[in-house]
Amino acid sequence: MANNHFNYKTVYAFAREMHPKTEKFDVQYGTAGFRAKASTLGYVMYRMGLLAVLRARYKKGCVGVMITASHNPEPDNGVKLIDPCGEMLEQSWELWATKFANVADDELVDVIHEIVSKLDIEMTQRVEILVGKDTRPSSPSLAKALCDGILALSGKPIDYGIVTTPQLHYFVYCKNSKHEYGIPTEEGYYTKLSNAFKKLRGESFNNGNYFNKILFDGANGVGAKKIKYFQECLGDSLKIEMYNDELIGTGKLNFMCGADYVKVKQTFPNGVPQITEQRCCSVDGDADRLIYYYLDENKKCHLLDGDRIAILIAEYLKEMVESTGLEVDLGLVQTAYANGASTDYITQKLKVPVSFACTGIKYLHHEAQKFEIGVYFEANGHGTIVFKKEFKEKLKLALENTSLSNEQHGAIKKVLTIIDLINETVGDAISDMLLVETILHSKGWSIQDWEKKYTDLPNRLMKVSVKDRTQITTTNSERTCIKPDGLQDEIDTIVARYKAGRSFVRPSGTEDLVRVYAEAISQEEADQLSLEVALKVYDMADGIGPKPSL
Ligand SMILES: CC(=O)N[C@H]1[C@@H](OP(=O)(O)O)O[C@H](CO)[C@@H](O)[C@@H]1O
Ligand SMILES: [Mg+2]
Repeated sequence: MANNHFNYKTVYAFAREMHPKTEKFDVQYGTAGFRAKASTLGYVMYRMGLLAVLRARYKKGCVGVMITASHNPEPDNGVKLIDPCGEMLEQSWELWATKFANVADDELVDVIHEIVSKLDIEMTQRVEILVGKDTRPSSPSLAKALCDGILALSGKPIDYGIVTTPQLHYFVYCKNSKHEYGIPTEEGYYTKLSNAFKKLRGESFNNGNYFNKILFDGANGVGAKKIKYFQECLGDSLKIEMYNDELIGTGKLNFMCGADYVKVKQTFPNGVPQITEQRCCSVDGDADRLIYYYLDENKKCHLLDGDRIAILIAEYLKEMVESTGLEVDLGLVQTAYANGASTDYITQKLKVPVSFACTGIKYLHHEAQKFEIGVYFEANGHGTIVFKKEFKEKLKLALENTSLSNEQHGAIKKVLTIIDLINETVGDAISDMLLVETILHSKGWSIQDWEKKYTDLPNRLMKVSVKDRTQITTTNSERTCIKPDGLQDEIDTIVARYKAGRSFVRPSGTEDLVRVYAEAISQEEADQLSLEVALKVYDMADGIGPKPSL
């Protein structure tokens, strides 16, 4: 057994006296870690501090812990662990996280023994745990609980204060890559991204139908704080007009604004001036999601969501790589929530292969890593691009190849700069925005030009409350329901009655409910289809509360 130098007494005493388990119900490490009402999370944070130290020792590197509930309301909070390469916590450890969170206070030490001995964890290393938090008022006290857990096992917490989730992922990877990926400071992050952006933009800031002004909805959260640093670094190359900044406004985090609100309600956010045809974007509460939109002359809000962002990026990268003359295996990853019209466009027009993954960035990320260039986005605007190490090396090697033309060398350098603009560790709203702005600028496109590529199928997302959402199980990247028996047959029968109809159901990983998605040829039909399916779920899966209605 590995040598144990930690002080069991401290672990238990801290648990009992400062962070006792207050909740009787079990919590589960879900799609995005633990999420709940902030007031119930103190002991979970403490235990995640313990687990983070164990994970860091096991991986022999530093790990991150982000305190955030993303797009959820302000009274909520949550926690997720970041692995040494900047990715989400490896799935097999999610089970440990759930176990750690749910055992009784006096069993905590036993569970630590269990994991240490099962995984042969060397307990003498002094590991660093990078801690970040969003702007929620509950975050500082939860961070204190987390740090108590880290200290109880003699880890070293490094508090980055208020940062976006993707910034923390970036810092973790920078540290573990020994700065090869970048400098693990906020300044290092701003400098890397803004230098790449300015290099790509060149001297002329406008081009064709593209104008260098964007309205930015910060969701009254950390994105609003951080975009100000970018604005300073970017100067006049991009004029970001910022709205929904809790410091100057009175708005509440994610309340009637932010990327989730705009996407789910398919509507223009509060707090942003309604200027016809003006390009706007929203980020969510921890700035890892991005949605674009504009208002037409009839005040109708047109959304350009994650599907469109993914397509814009994939098409651009495909063209860029083609001009280098290098062979590349480029693919796109979507979830079942991707609009059917986007999938048709990618596969039929762009001729780029599409893979499907389960909901949750961790699944998309790993699927995307199978390609040399893997573009992945959830329809809600969460995504990034990953490049295989071998591909980056291939690019660098090609720069030394004298048989390639000057144009090809220029294109290779440009692709390398684009890679610098991207936060490959996880979806990053600000980095994604800078990339979208770069592409629109390079093509000379307005947001309307971008939208013209294809027409989305009208769609509708609904929620159904049921007694036990784990009763519903799915397969085929969540597109087919296995349990309860017979539900999928019923859905198929309903869908068959709708032109271009598609619908699926799955239990949410972040909320205690079942989600129903539907799309069809018109909005009325998409609404009707989702309602019919939602009612079926309610009937066949022990619905609770009022029946679903539109
Ligand atoms: C339909 C939808 O938007 N689902 C979201 C939501 O997951 P659910 O498991 O559906 O609750 O939150 C996840 C974490 O932010 C995000 O990855 C995912 O896309
Ligand atoms: Mg988020």
